[in-house]
Amino acid sequence: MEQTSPDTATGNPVALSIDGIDLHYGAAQALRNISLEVETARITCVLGRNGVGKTSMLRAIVGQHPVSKGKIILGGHDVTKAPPYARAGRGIAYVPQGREIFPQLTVRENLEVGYARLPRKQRFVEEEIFDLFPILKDMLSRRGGDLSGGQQQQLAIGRALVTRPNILVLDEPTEGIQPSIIKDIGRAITYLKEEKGIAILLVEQYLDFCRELADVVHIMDRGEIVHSGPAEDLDKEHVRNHLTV
Ligand SMILES: Nc1ncnc2c1ncn2[C@@H]1O[C@H](COP(=O)(O)OP(=O)(O)OP(=O)(O)O)[C@@H](O)[C@H]1O
Repeated sequence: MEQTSPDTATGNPVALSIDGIDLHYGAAQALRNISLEVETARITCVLGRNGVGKTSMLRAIVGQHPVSKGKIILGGHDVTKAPPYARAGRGIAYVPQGREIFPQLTVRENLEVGYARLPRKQRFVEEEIFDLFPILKDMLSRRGGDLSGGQQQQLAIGRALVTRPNILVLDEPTEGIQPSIIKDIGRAITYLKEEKGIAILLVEQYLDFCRELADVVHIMDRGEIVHSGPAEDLDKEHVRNHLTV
């Protein structure tokens, strides 16, 4: 069903909105009435401790787990019941936690996995991806499993970008990664927002990374959003208290 995507206070169109979603694993409820909007050319960050439901929310957004209530709207289309490939077809790309690189495939082959939904003419890796992550070009013939964690993270982001997304969803891209590569990833995310106008949804536990990059932050606790506001809110003690155990 076609829906209008209202412009927001910033004037940027809404690329993705989730409205009142619940998600269950059997009888256990993992998400409770989650609503948020992700705008074009903005970075929206969801922060929260281990196990509060961040990955479950992303799995609901990309179609890997059904919701029990609420709506998911992508680019004005209701995709709540659509399968993952149909959502990818509407321009969403997912960089999962743990990266999910194919260890036996080469870097080139891992990137080519992103070709699946592209028309034949677009089946090439844009040079811009190698400009963002030059290491990928140097290692094209190496096996994915031989890369370091940080290199694999760059490969996972590169593979998502091969699909030419307009919404990029990243699940804890800094997890277990050395500081110099975290900086490269932060620069790449900012470039994608500023130069490509991509809507970014970033899930993190790493507060400083989020504060540096985000325009908007949401904090999750026990399956619910307990705070939403501008990134500057993270300087306020009562907001940060949501993140301490
Ligand atoms: N496949 C599953 N089956 C049953 N329960 C699950 C499943 N996946 C997650 N859960 C539970 O749902 C809750 C939310 O987990 P989720 O992975 O979404 O949290 P998270 O905030 O992403 O945590 P982390 O930072 O550790 O990835 C947790 O209590 C978790 O144990």
